[in-house]
Amino acid sequence: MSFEDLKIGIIGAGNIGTALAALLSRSGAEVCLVARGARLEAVREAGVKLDDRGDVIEARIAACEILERPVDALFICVKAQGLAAAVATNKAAIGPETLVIPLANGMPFWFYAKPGEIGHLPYLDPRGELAAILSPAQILGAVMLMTVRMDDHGRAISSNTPTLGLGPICDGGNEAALSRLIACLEAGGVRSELSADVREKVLVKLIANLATNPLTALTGATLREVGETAELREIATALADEFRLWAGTQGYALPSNDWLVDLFIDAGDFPTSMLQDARAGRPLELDAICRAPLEMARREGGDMPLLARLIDELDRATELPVPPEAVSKALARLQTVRMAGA
Ligand SMILES: NC(=O)C1=CN([C@@H]2O[C@H](COP(=O)(O)OP(=O)(O)OC[C@H]3O[C@@H](n4cnc5c(N)ncnc54)[C@H](OP(=O)(O)O)[C@@H]3O)[C@@H](O)[C@H]2O)C=CC1
Ligand SMILES: CC(C)(CO)C(=O)C(=O)O
Repeated sequence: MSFEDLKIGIIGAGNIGTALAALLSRSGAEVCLVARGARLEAVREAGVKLDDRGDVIEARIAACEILERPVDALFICVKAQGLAAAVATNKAAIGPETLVIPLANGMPFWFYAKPGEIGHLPYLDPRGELAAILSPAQILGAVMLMTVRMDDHGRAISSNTPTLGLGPICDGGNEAALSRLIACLEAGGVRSELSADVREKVLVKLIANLATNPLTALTGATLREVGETAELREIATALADEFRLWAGTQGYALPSNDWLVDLFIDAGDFPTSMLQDARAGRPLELDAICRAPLEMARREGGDMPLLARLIDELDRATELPVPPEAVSKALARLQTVRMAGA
């Protein structure tokens, strides 16, 4: 199958956007990567590079600051808090037929979308920009399972098979366009599957993010350390328990803590994306990964006291990750809340 006539926009030339651009360049589709500042110059000069466990892809692709014309598929590879601005700035790329695929971690703004109505969730799309520009029928829910970081030369380094679960968030989408996009992703080497219930996939990813990302940003631990250190593992699995309880009230049975702990250990010494942000002094995805789920649970009469305490620890920290002596004090406070809820 040829994909030469397929126009794909990718917003965000960080870890995931760079990796996806490199992979999709192999499909033959016309790919344009939206980048900014020095990163835009670097992509224009040297293209994109991905090292996928020794399989190196180097590709020259188009890059721009803003997309000016409609594309067939638009992947949004920015942090959750940058989603609305990225869509608003590039709205010329979004026609009625454009498939829009936000790849950000966290509770998606469309979680309760119905045909014709995206709905509102706490902390997500607070100014209604996404709801104003996008129609639910064109949004594809997506979960990217990939651990990618970038070296000092702008080369994305991936340590597992790129796997994407995606599916419509409500009825009424263009099934033929979706099938073709999946074929194009596969041609690029992204293992892609159509999800019958993409919300479930999102929640499975979110339980892993919520249990580890904020804890690692606070303590500086890697995923392996969370899985192997009793004190961190107890807190991570108790955070997962709180979230699993809420997910159960929504009709979703999320995987067990044994499954999660194996996942953390298998990931090795990977710094979660939130730990990478903490180390770099960048804003954290706390609204999408932590505050929105907490507030959703509270609005329904539930609570997540351990998660609330962890958010508080992060809010009060003057530097992240906190220094080692502060880690033990913070963990002791978290253990107290954990034990009170056990
Ligand atoms: N890294 C990973 O392994 C995984 C990440 N994820 C999720 O994927 C999403 C992206 O993560 P990741 O790639 O790691 O994040 P990065 O921070 O590495 O990349 C985000 C990029 O988006 C750019 N950006 C933000 N807003 C705009 C805009 N309006 N126009 C153009 N560029 C923009 C940023 O540019 P600038 O630097 O100029 O701000 C940055 O280069 C996050 O939600 C993350 O949680 C999911 C699975 C795994
Ligand atoms: C690797 C994983 C699943 C850790 O929660 C992730 O998605 C991230 O780092 O943001």
